[in-house]
Amino acid sequence: MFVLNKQLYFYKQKPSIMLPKIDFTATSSYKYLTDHYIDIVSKHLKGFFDTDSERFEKFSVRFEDILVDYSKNRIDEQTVALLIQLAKECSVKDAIEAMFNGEKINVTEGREVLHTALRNRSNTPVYAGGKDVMPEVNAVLQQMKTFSDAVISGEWKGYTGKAITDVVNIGIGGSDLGPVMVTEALKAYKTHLNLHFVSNVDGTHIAEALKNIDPETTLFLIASKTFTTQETMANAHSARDWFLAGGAVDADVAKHFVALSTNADAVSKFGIDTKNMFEFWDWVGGRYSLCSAIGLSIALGIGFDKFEELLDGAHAMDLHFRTAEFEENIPVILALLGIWYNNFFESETHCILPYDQYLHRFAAYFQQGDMESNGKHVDRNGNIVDYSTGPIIWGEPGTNGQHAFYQLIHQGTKLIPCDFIAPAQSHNPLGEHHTLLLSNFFAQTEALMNGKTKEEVVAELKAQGKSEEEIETIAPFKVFDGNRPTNSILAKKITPRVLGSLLAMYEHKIFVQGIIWNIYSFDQWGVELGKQLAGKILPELRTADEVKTHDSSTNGLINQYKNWR
Ligand SMILES: O=P(O)(O)OC[C@H]1O[C@@](O)(CO)[C@@H](O)[C@@H]1O
Repeated sequence: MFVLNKQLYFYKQKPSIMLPKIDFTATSSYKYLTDHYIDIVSKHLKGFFDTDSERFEKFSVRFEDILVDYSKNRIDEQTVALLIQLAKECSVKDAIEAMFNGEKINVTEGREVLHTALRNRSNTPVYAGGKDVMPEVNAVLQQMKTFSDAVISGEWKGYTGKAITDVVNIGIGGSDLGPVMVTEALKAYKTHLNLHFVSNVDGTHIAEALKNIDPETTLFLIASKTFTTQETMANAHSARDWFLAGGAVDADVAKHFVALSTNADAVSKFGIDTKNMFEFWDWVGGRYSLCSAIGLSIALGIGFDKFEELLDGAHAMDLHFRTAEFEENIPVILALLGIWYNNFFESETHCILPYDQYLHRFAAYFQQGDMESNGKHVDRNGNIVDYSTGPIIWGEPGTNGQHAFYQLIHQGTKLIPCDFIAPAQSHNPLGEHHTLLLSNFFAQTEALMNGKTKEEVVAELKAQGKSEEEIETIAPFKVFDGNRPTNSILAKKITPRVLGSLLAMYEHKIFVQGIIWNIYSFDQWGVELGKQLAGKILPELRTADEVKTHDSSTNGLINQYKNWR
């Protein structure tokens, strides 16, 4: 270890063949950060600003039409330097290259992780298994363009010769959340097509979707990477039954059902002609798949040109992530700040608060993206970790959250790092609504930082004419300790390009955190047990017999259900 220009430097550790397997808690940086935390935790955010008029400039980064202000974090320049050294000691740079270069870093599934290839607008070769994947990526994009153009223009006809008016995407998890989030976020760019999304196996979901649409003018997208997911297959069969019950015959299915999947055999077995299949590949994780064929509903919903702008924005962020020095690297900085709170301040959650009603599904999307990636407790050596990993992701649009849970964020006992996101320009510049919205956006992070001292509270109450006794009684409840960290992400406008960059920004933040936590971020074994047990219980529910095969609770619940149904 040596110091150069006040920067701590470490000799680069040789990475493993695929990914470094470094225990970040054993690094020098971690030890320095542990000591540094003692210093920082006793300081108030207000003090950082009072003593440094350049703080905003020092701790903000601009990327195209996006400004990321991370100055309202409980950090100083040494914090950032040590966090960046931590990233370097954990060979984050090697890990980034391993991902972009198609190494099989999804080790437990033996797969590459190449969602970046889906939006590789530079079209430079990307190798998976020794083969350049770009030709097939581009072929599917062309197929998506041709098809979406035909459906939007009315050239594609249903079985009675009518143009398509409604599109129903049937999928769940990564085959639903991304398309929903994007088509909602970019509703200002919508085509004439009415989009519907069905995901839950609860019959209500598909029943409600089918209520107001016409089988003659409806197109179903069966979106499933595996094409085996129980919910999606049940909904797909119900959709096909509904379609055929409306007077269509099997031969008409081809005009109204297409598949978005990696599994051609299962698609064919379902009865969809594989020429109506939009392929993607095993090296695309479900929760990272909206830039793949899974994004067909997006292309139909906003037009293929706008879908391409989304890809362009994601690619621009990919290039930034791959090339920017960590000091200026937005995903790396956001990842390191998250680790600072998660592993040193012991925060448990992370809040995403978009001040944009169109982004109302943005937090939900990253609940899967983050929690299914980093909700792991076994490290890449197969050992149970002794430190905290992925945070609980939650959030709702502002200003609604202010009237629901901000009480806890402001005055609760938990430290909740928050990302505030807002566009400078609204797609609906109605009166002064956007000005009102943005006044709240700016005020909330300022309030969370500054709080309100007892002196300020007392002065206010006195000015209201409260008695000494009243002031003594109520003042403690009106004090805000502040010092609650936030990031402010201000975009010029939520365009397809900006949204593409934002989604890639969070994807790469999640990646960096997984590398530092030394976990595998691209498998999801934790979703298997529930599915297995549901598979065992399902046949038990199909009989009237009393069930005795489980614990008393599960038996009791099942038998009461049988009694009541
Ligand atoms: O796209 P598919 O194969 O139907 O999987 C749907 C979702 O199910 C999972 O829970 C995996 O089983 C998510 O990872 C995935 O996005």
